[in-house]
Amino acid sequence: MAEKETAPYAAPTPARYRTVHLQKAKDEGRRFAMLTAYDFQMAQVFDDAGIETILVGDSAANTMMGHATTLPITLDEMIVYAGSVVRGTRHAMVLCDLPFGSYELSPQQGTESAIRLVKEAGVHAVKMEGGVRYAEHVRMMTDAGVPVMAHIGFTPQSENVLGGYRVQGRTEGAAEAMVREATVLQDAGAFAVLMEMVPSDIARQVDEALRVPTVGIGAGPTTTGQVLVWQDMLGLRTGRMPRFVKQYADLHSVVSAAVTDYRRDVLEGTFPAAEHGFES
Ligand SMILES: Nc1nc(=O)c2c([nH]1)NC[C@@H]1CN(c3ccc(C(=O)N[C@@H](CCC(=O)O)C(=O)O)cc3)CN21
Ligand SMILES: CC(C)C(=O)C(=O)O
Ligand SMILES: [Mg+2]
Repeated sequence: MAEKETAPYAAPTPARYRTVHLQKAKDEGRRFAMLTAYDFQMAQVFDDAGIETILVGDSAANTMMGHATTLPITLDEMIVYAGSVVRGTRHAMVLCDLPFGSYELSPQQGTESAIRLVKEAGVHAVKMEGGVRYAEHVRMMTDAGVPVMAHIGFTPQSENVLGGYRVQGRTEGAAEAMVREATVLQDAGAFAVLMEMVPSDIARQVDEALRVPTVGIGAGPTTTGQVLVWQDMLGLRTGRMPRFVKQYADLHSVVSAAVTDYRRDVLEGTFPAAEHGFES
């Protein structure tokens, strides 16, 4: 990466965001932004823009590989994406999803997978879907030296059990149950709790009850952090957007127009021009 003339962040911001800095944001009433990335170059762009945390999401199964769900992606595949992202960052904290099948059987299985992500890809933390049943996993990973972000609410790896892509926590007593669940995960050592598709008032109650920061996607405005899948927010997603997405750019149109121009130039013979060739 090219070195910059000026530091991208004013002192005393850290060289590399860590869990303590996200905790400090919560303690001081500040927010932070998280975006997915799956490759070296987008990670560079997001890191240079000051994004505090980059998530190598198992949404790579959808966005990078064209699968209908996140279920097929493997730990080996996640390690390839995660290593590329780590190499593209200097400041962001990089966390990586534990993919379906890499942790459910036992805390040992999960901790082995988490350690592979740290050792082989260099990630700084992992994210794991699931509630109270996974508290012991969180404890063992954290004790082993891998910070864990818990992921509750809608957990896409369980979509076959949850009955589709649905807002969670709409049943009687759901708020209290979600506060309890988040608290158990926090007390097991989770450095943050992500909530996906949770009613905003419930997410606010969880955030207020927790000491650690929360991250939201479709969980309203009061979580400490927010996360989006980059292809959604930059307009590369095909098909219907979830309600929680705000589209900040239309890259599909930008890229499509450029490659259409390129093809026309090639077919018409106006590219390459003299300046794109070499003298003998
Ligand atoms: N590109 C992409 N973006 C994501 O946000 C994302 C992924 N992939 N893959 C993994 C999970 C799956 N996610 C999703 C995907 C779709 C909906 C969705 O269709 N939501 C609808 C229905 C909500 C409801 O009716 O309750 C919505 O309108 O929000 C939600 C979460 C979030 N994650
Ligand atoms: C949508 C976010 C939270 C995620 O888990 C992913 O990108 O896989
Ligand atoms: Mg995920």
